[in-house]
Amino acid sequence: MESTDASTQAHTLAATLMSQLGDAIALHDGPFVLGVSGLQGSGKSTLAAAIAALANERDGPAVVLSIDDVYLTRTERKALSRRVHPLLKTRGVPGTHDLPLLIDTLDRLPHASPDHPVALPRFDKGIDDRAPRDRWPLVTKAPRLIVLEGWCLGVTPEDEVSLATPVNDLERNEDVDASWRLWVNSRIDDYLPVWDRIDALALLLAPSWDVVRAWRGEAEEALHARGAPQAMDDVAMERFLQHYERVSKLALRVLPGMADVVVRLDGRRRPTFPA
Ligand SMILES: Nc1ncnc2c1ncn2[C@@H]1O[C@H](COP(=O)(O)OP(=O)(O)OP(=O)(O)O)[C@@H](O)[C@H]1O
Repeated sequence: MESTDASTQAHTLAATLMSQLGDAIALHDGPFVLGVSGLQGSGKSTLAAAIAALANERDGPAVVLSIDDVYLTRTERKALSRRVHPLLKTRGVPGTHDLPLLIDTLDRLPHASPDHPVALPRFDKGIDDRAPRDRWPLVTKAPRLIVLEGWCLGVTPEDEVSLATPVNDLERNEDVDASWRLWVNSRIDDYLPVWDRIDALALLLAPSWDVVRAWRGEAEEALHARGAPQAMDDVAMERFLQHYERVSKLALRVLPGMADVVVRLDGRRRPTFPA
């Protein structure tokens, strides 16, 4: 899909969401935190930008934060991979985010001012590391709306019994004793205080994990086409995705019953909501 179509589509969806949530945002004491959850490539950042643009026009300042922006640094993940499990070198799964940094940012945003600007953390996927601090944008005015987006936003731990059966070759061959998935699953508890900060959760619900894999393949082709340093070949991409598969499938199962607004997407990311 052309990006203009994507942004038009996202704008329509943003307008629908904002008309549903406008009163709650206006009446809320302090910044309203709108969570946008959706698996890889489901359109979270496009939607978050459209919501923020609309809110900026109508309701006052809005900022977008992504859980992708608070991944642990490469050095921290390397240390974690030595201490806990080699698979933790790869960013993404619960346990590989700097949650204190995210919480501290959320705590400080309501007090942002020209004298006390708040820097929004940024991660650079090109170097697979946190961007240098001088590239973090500064917020100088307390926002009315914080859009927090992320691929696993709202997810809760799964029953440990189901961890025994591997979901893919990565788990079968590189997590033979299930210790990586047990650790990741138990780390989800650390995210619950962040989920508690979300005032309303909108879910971009992908039709299936297979469709998410296909979306990721399209994204990779686009990265190759523009010569991006992080572009992966098919084998590397498949392996990368297998790190996320279990928690992604968990999200597909549990989040529709938990989100305040569920936007069901078809394979071309067209919302079947609104009708
Ligand atoms: N509503 C939409 N309709 C059609 N295409 C869309 C829509 N929203 C986004 N897209 C397209 O889908 C692709 C992924 O969008 P986006 O980067 O917003 O997803 P994401 O969930 O933030 O991805 P990631 O998890 O990789 O950060 C982009 O090519 C974008 O142009």
